[in-house]
Amino acid sequence: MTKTSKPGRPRTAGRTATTGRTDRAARPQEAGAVTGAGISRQLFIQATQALGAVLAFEYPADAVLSRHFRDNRELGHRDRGFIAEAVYGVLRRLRWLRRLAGAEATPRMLLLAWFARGEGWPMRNFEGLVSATESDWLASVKAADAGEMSLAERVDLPDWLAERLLQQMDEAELVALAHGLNRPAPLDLRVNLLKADRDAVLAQLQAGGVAAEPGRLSPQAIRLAAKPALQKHPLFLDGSFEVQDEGSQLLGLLVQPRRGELVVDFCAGAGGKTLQLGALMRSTGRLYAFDVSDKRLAKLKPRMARAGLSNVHPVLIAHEADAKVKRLAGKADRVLVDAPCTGLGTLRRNPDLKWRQSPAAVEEMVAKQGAILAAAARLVRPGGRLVYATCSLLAEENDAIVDAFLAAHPGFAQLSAQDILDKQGVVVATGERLRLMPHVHDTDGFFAAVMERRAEA
Ligand SMILES: C[S@@+](CC[C@H](N)C(=O)[O-])C[C@H]1O[C@@H](n2cnc3c(N)ncnc32)[C@H](O)[C@@H]1O
Repeated sequence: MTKTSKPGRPRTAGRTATTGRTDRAARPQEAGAVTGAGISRQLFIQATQALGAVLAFEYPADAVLSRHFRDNRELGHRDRGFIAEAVYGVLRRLRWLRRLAGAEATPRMLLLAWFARGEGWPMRNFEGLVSATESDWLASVKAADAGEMSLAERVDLPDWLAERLLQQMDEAELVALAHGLNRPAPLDLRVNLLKADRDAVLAQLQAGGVAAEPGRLSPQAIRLAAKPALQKHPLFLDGSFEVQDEGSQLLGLLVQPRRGELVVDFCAGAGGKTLQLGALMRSTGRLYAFDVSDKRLAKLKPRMARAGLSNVHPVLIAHEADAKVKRLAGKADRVLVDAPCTGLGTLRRNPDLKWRQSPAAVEEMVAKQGAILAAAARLVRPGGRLVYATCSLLAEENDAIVDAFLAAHPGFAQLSAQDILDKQGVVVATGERLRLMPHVHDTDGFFAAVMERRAEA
């Protein structure tokens, strides 16, 4: 089981709006003498240390980086961006880099190999960074052929994961998927329709020099061309937008809550989807945000306030069978189960997950997902809607959970995700169940199934 406790969310180039990408033309000069690449030795050492800590795979990479930045406050915004990008780059291509740099390569060797081959730095960029011996070694890495690689090595996935995905898709699709997963994610915003409309937010962002365009799938989405720091942007502070992957926004549209309804976001976390549901309800009715993590729910509270939502009720539960849950049996118009999962659909943002997850962790997740879905289903009133969603790519966590649920609960029938989205003007070919993939939709990987409790059930 992977550890998920975090020292805090990082502000890394890999994840959030709050770190601007390193601007190559203006590389950091903030930590000592500058070398051929415009990188100081000291900064390179920092990146090596951060990578070494991340490669222990004891905690999520974002949490480790966050801690590293807290412990090294002298690092400027660009330095942090540089370190985060380098670490995420290595994590994405770890198997390939180990092929090139050797199975026993140290974090420093992996970083050097990443810059030489992944980023394509010419040798002059390493001047001042490496010794003469390292320089010879690097020249050999630059010329090296990775040799015969297995499919899993070529797509930079662990063997077990490549094998499972190959049971769901052919080799060509796996290669395309892995390619999509190995690219950094864009930064998407969701406009809070309670406060603003998309065109107005877009115009204001553009006027402020932020390159942005309307999202292609969600009518509430804006996609940014880069990753500017937005934490202090007036439109963020006044709740006009939140950061939310465009694919994730489609899940809220599948729930499709209406004014005045009683809605339950069963696994609300820090409220990414709660905020969207609350706005769709126009801040009316009652929206319960359940979660077992008080830390995550605590993060939801300031976000609710910023978004201007007064209909959200965060509720800490001990587990899915908590008495606080049971009180709502048969009462909810809509229930969303955004289930805890392996998160393998988010490898663009969390590339360490592929190395930290395991078959045993999947098994544990599957048991939890089935139990949560069954418990959440009890809250749905006759005629009400239940949405099961994950950001996993694995059939065990997706179709298998829903198939087993439907088989055991004849009182529920599946609704077509395609029809629900079509009726809201969302143009995406998805089928009965929503399946979003990075290489097809340029979103994180998401799965969702929509079910309705029969009126007589
Ligand atoms: C995928 S995350 C939710 C993300 C969130 N919906 C969002 O959009 O930001 C899954 C959440 O399920 C919570 N969780 C885990 N076990 C749970 C349980 N038994 N009942 C309710 N929530 C649970 C986790 O704490 C985690 O916050």
